[in-house]
Amino acid sequence: MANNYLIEYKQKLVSAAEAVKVVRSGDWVAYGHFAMAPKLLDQALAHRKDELRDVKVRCVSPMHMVEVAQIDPKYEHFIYHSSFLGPYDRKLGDRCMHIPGLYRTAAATIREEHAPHVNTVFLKTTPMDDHGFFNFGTSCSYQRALCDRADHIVVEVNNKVPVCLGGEQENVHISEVTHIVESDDYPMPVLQQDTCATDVHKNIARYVVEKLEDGCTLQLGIGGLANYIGKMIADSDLKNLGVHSEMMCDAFVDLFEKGKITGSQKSRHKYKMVYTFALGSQRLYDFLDRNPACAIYPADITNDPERIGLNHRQVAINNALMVDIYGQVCSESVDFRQISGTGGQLDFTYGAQLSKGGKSFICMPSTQRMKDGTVVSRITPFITRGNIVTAPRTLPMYIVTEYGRANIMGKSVWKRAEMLINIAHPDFRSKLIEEADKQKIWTRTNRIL
Ligand SMILES: CC(=O)SCCNC(=O)CCNC(=O)[C@H](O)C(C)(C)COP(=O)(O)OP(=O)(O)OC[C@H]1O[C@@H](n2cnc3c(N)ncnc32)[C@H](O)[C@@H]1OP(=O)(O)O
Ligand SMILES: CCCC(=O)O
Repeated sequence: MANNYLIEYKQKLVSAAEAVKVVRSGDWVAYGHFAMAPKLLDQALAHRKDELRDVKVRCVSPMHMVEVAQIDPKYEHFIYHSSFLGPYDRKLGDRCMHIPGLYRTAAATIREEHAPHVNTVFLKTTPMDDHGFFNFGTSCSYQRALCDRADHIVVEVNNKVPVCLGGEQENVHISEVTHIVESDDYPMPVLQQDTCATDVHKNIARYVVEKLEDGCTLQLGIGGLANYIGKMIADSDLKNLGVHSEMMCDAFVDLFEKGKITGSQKSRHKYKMVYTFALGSQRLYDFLDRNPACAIYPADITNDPERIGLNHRQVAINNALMVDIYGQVCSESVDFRQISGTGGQLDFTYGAQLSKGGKSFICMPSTQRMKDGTVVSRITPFITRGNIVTAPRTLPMYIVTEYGRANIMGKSVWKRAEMLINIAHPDFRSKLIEEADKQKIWTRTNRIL
């Protein structure tokens, strides 16, 4: 390591308590995303509660409970925001404010300051390399855009963070950093996922896998179901697959280890498994560490529909919470309750539409058991109160439940209603027909179910 970097390192090395002193009342602070949200800096900032007022913090699905969000229920000192809620954000209830947006455009909103100016970035990173770089680890995301605009960059280094080799913008250099904090190398957070081995999930996976072709390029969305479908693809006869995804999940490790991924048929980023963030098990993090088969890119590159569409046979597999009989897809909220965010669902669904031979799949079980035990249909007659449309009806191709697969693209409103009611749970079909009839989209040409 060059001696001058070591000298600079020692000069910038401080305790977490010292580092967070850069934050002033009224500031915006951005935390690293997903598994790269820093713990020590968050705790140290929370300790400054009584000195600070109106500090706004933004993050993306951290994999632990954020301290500043818990410590101040009246939002006098800190207001916490997440632009994609994960399991820990959801537990915060109304202590977590949502910032709606497309993942693809988040970097631009920051660079062009449509989003409020971020004063300080707190990032969890790898330790510094010989050339003075701190790697963003498993979240390239829009960390570089945040670093480019922020007044201060503080890194919390951790030896357990895998070095994720990238195509561009995956590092920050010591010359740009205000402070360095060394952590006690706490482990990478593991995503607890439903293993999804029910008949419902098996049937959904079967309806997807039977439409895939050799040489296709895969995107797998967030959620246990998409990961399970990926594992089913790994057990199939498909070959020569490629990866152009937003999320890198465990299923891709299975696919790679079973020899399914070559990337040789990709038109863009040939031979590389392209992604912008990874979340999963320690096995996934070990797989990614310095792996030249993988390339992490910022989200505005991975999620650009035009770029996605350059790959022939791009396949986008995502999950939904609810789909109405027109094909409007709600994947991020239920009754005014924000569950997650738009993320990349819209852009990958569109990107697959632009791709020659591309296919998109929106997958969900046909019903949901609510916390009070009632069972509701996820195929609904209309978008219910408070729900947010993640993908408009003009974009999806296949909607898949355990009862089948409906290709709604290019179909009329009555044909869509017929196809979607056909894959709803049988217990709800007659009610859906009644509702479709009231909306005048159930015609005498509709098939009797
Ligand atoms: C980060 C990215 O953008 S990756 C690229 C693709 N992006 C997307 O698809 C974004 C939108 N999609 C998503 O967020 C996810 O795929 C989801 C939410 C649709 C499914 O993800 P999963 O992890 O499988 O969701 P899961 O079934 O565990 O449910 C998540 C929560 O929603 C609740 N929920 C799910 N369905 C319903 C429903 N119909 N009614 C009420 N609550 C519901 C669950 O109870 C759970 O809440 P909890 O954490 O408080 O227990
Ligand atoms: C994962 C989505 C994050 C964002 O849009 O900011």
